[in-house]
Amino acid sequence: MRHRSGARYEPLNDKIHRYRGVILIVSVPLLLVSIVLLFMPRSPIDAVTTTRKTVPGGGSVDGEKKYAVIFDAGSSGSRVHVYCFDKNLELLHIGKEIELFVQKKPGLSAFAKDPKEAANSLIPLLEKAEAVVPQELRGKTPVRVGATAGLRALGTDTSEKILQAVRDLLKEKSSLKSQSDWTTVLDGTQEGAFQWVTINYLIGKLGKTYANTVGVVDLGGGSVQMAYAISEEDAAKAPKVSDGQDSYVQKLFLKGTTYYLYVHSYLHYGLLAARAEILKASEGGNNCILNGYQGTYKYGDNKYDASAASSGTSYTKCRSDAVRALKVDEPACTHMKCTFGGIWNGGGGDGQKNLFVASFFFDRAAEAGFVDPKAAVAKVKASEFEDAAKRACKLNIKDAKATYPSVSDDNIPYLCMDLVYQFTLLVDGFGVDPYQEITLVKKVQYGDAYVEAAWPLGSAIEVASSA
Ligand SMILES: O=c1[nH]cnc2c1ncn2[C@@H]1O[C@H](COP(=O)(O)OP(=O)(O)O)[C@@H](O)[C@H]1O
Ligand SMILES: [Ca+2]
Repeated sequence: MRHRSGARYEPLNDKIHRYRGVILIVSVPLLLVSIVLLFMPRSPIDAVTTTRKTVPGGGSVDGEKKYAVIFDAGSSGSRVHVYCFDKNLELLHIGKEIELFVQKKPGLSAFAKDPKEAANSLIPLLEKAEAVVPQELRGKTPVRVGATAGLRALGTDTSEKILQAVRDLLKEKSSLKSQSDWTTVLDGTQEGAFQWVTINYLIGKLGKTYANTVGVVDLGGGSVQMAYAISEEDAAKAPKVSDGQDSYVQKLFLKGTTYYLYVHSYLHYGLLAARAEILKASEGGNNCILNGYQGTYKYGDNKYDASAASSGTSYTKCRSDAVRALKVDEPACTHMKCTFGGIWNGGGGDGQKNLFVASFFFDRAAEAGFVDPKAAVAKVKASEFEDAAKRACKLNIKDAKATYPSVSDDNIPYLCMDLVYQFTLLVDGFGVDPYQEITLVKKVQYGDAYVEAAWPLGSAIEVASSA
């Protein structure tokens, strides 16, 4: 009894002292659990890009994995991207890489006369994509095909036949989950918006205010897109577009934040399409083609004389042809600020202060030698395109080949033209200050790996977050 009552009335500090071992064993894990709970993301959507839960070798700590297979049927080539997301929409490793990326040339539009052959050109990409998706997940893994400027320029009848052949191929030959409305021609605004999502997701800007996001320019072969977030007030002031045209502003809801995204895609102003526009705009021989070259430029179904003018290559004359091709002074722009061709410029603002410029801008800068071809990103000024153009425009075709060994024979006659166009597009077209720093981007570092800076990731994020 005494013993019991003694035990009952034992002072608290004595009890603590006697059970200190047990208390320590119980409280340490409790403390650790509370710390983990405190720092856990509150909702899946808030967690996008804020936590990294990948483990070496690609496993997900919390199990749930979603794959997405996205084909980019570009005008100059077809590419496949495979991504794997965890339940917070974080990218996970696929083997050593964080993305499977395979490309091949030419693009679907090169097979305009044979839709089946066009579709079959995707088989090697499809096989590689399927191989990295675990067998048990293939039936649940969506495959989307987005065609861009090449099919847009072919017109509805021809492009629809090619798309149908691709849909049939996916249904018959693939174990991935396909749906007919997942194989489409993307409209330019979707393409631009996806590119904006890709870049801002990878650099961790989604969920921040619009003023903290970055603007994107994507210079493809057939079209060029500009996209950046604007304020709600500016969005309300967007000019109305005529019937059948894409509206200037899209409302997006990403990671708990509403964005008003200004997007415009300029068909025929991708780098390869613009060559045709410049050749058409030049009168009496072309001053952009390098001296010593006589040839024909083929784009789509058309051919253009592409011989150096007898007056010779000239940076100054080439530039005025490029300005003319861009239709910078379109008369329709008295009531609003325009880029070129009568298109509203979106009003500028903080969402455009930082520009991430992709695709051919990076490639030509690397070939012209002012950007490291192995780098993922490079900070440059538009004026560097002008300086590089001035150097290239002075060379004849033979000297240019020796000076720029990484430029292919097909592209060398157009090196002066391409660089002049890129400078003109940025400065006269988009109104970029020649001395403002811009970021040329090929890939973006994400954790310990690199991801292609291309629109398919934006499409994958959409499909993975809705499925
Ligand atoms: O995923 C990508 N990774 C790297 N470069 C790409 C990717 N997608 C497009 N590009 C670049 O864009 C250029 C041409 O664009 P594309 O063929 O997509 O034309 P389009 O966008 O006008 O249809 C390619 O030469 C390549 O440099
Ligand atoms: Ca493209």
